[in-house]
Amino acid sequence: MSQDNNKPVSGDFTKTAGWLDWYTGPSKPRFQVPAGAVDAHCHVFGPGAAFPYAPERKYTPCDASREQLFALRDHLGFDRNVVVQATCHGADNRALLDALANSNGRARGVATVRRSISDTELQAMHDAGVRGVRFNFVKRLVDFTPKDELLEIASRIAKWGWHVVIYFEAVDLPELWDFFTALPTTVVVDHMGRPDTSKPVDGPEFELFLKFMRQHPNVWSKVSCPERLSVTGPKALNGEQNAYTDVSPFARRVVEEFPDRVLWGTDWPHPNLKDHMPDDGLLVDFIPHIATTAERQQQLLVSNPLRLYWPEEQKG
Ligand SMILES: O=C(O)c1cc(C(=O)O)oc(=O)c1
Repeated sequence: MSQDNNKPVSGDFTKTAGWLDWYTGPSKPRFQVPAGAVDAHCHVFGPGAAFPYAPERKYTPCDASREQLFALRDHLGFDRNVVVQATCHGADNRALLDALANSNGRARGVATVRRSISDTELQAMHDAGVRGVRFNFVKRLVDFTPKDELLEIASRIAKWGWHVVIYFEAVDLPELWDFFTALPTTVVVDHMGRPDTSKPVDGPEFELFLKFMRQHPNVWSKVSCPERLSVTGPKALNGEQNAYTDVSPFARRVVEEFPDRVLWGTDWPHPNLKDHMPDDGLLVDFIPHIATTAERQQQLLVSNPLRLYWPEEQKG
């Protein structure tokens, strides 16, 4: 990747104090992803000068443009992206839609919408490549949205065949269970529902998450974000090939039990990390530790995301 057009800048905005910029010059992964692999969780931020950050945002990032995202895609060997609306853009999906429009069909999206959105706008988003909406329950990221509003949105988007992406912390799953299980669409959980990886993988908290997936065949999970969930490290930095070993058992467990309902994404540009910024090349080297056979890797990186985001390409 060229370092020149790859420098994080902050545009017209002042970044949140202590903000860590994404890593320039990521290494080439040793793990070669299969042909047609999809990075199924990544974001674009602005650029703020073209696509201003939302007034209601809880953080102000450095810019992370679509060009920079697509350069990373190519560098890591991925074929496509699923761009997920970041909370710093609220329900203003312009940066996301701009990325989809300029991806040559190689990106699809997950948007954030409010109940006031019209069917015409939803149709336009569908035509642009949006295939889901994101509901966020992480309190440091968003203000509360009433559940009846979210349910109304979920039932409206179902007719386009879209799904709902949910982001929550493991401790909040019991309270959110009834709402999640009432959703009428496919439901995709971000980052395995953020398990506390200092707790045992076979303990009650993660068992509840597995039960959620086991009892509800419409629930999928992204086995992403080891850099967020790791307590012990080591970190994906300085050539480390065995990063985030404490997270691997959690992710591997989900991949092994639900191989046809898992997705993987870089989470680039890694908003709100406080401790370190991973080398995305080394993050890709995490994949064979959690999807341990070629068949599992093919499902995780190719066939599952295609089924959800490019279903028209599925044969038969
Ligand atoms: O944990 C986070 O801070 C985080 C934030 C966002 C977002 O702001 O959209 O997205 C993510 O996937 C993760």
